Amino acid sequence: MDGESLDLRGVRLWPGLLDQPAQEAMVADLRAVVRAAPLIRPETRRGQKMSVRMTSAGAFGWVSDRRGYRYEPRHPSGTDWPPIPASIRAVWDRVSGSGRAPESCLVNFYDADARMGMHQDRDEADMDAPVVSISLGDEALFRIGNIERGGRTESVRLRSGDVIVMGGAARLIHHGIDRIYPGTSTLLEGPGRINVTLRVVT
Ligand SMILES: O=C(O)CCC(=O)C(=O)O
Ligand SMILES: [Fe+2]
Repeated sequence: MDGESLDLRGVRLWPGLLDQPAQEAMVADLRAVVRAAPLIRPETRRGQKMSVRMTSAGAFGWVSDRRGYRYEPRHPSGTDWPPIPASIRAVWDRVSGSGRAPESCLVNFYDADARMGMHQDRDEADMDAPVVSISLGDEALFRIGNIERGGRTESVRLRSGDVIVMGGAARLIHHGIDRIYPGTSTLLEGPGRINVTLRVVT
């Protein structure tokens, strides 16, 4: 494997796996995804708006609304999710170690004030496949907890081009984004962070 990776409680971090041209190409591909499947600010079952805006590519997209959260084969507008861009699929092929193809590519957009509370990624049927997560744009404080709720946590700053793999014993580890650091990257036009998460769903 190219480059050095770090082990954080079983979560693998590949700092700077994507160089600047690769990041720029990915952002261009993501703009096309967002044109086909516009970002939405999901609601929780309780009717609270999430701070992150989201869309998806691939066979399934992750959606949340008053009916709860789930994977859906179509954007809420009724159109199919666009295909997962090859530039993003290539990252899965490099780091996932999985024989399966990703079925869902969740695109999270964080503006300067957005965050994501501690949670597990557990809406997928196949927990043998890892979750691969790509950071683009402004830096973010990523908090890693434990498989069980609560307990001690540790935090790491994710930078543009970093890739995380949550697999094996760490597949169900709790994690979240405490904050974004606006103005720490010039990749996007203006402040913000994009996180791209690849998952096998079925
Ligand atoms: O933004 C991130 O780095 C993490 C996103 C995440 O955990 C998720 O979408 O499930
Ligand atoms: Fe997650």
